[in-house]
Amino acid sequence: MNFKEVLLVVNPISGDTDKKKIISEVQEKLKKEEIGFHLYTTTDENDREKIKSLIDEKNIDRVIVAGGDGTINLVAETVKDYELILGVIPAGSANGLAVNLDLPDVLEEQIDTALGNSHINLDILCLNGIICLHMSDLGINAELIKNYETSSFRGKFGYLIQSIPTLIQSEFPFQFKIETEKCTKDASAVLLGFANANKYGTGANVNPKGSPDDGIFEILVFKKLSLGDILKTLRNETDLDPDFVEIIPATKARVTCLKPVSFQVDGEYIGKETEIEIKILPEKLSIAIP
Ligand SMILES: Nc1ncnc2c1ncn2[C@@H]1O[C@H](COP(=O)(O)OP(=O)(O)OP(=O)(O)O)[C@@H](O)[C@H]1O
Repeated sequence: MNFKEVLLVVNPISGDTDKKKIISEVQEKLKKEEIGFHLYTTTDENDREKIKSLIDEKNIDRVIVAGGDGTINLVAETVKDYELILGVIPAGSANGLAVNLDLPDVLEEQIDTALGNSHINLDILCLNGIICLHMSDLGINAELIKNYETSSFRGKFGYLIQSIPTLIQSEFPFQFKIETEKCTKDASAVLLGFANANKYGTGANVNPKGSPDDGIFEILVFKKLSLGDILKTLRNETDLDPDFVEIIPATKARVTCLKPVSFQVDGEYIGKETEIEIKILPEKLSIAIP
């Protein structure tokens, strides 16, 4: 292993995974290799600043994050400014980034991958100054995430419980104006996605031709809720009906909404927005992959 000091960042509340097991297995592995081990447990208060201080003070040269997409995003925001590889141990409810990077399911293999040298230089999306590693959107999915975050049920079951009230309360379709470097258009959509990757954490392949390291992102205009088409995305079908989803590639864009619309980034609810400025930071983050 070509690093000396490892920082493991753990979110104690994400998903329903046993974090003690993750911590002890990483620690044991590093002890055998005589590599320094440092642990940071997120508190939801100034985590970003505390992680940065630890990286500087302890000369950290590999960071591993065990948490869901929100925690990975938080750590990535700091790590992107350093020349180091970020290892990911998926420990959230949906694990969208891990699904897109094909990270292993078994903890031992996840740890080996996180400590390995094989990596991808991931593009980062920047939306109103907030970074996004895989998926962000305006509309009904962000409303679902908002309802999930305020409920007491965690994990996939928590999302399932919130899906019916979200559908009933939502005022879709929403009206958007989309401006990219190549086109300007008005759109009516249930969901307007900004994709740096192919899939949502559910495995739904909504952006089959996208790639996380090609310097381009895709705007996904979901025009209707169609069970048949949603099933196609879950079956990984690559030809999606343009009447279901229109895909617009871009390197920068501005989206304006007629009324404030719920907005989420990497599974974290941000708030209601009327304007989103999007740009891509090409190959900005090194993430360990199998
Ligand atoms: N110690 C803590 N106590 C309470 N909340 C915390 C703590 N540490 C982090 N958080 C919160 O955890 C959330 C991030 O959770 P994360 O996205 O990693 O997991 P998840 O929601 O279970 O998974 P996923 O995003 O994959 O569905 C953030 O909203 C953050 O504020």
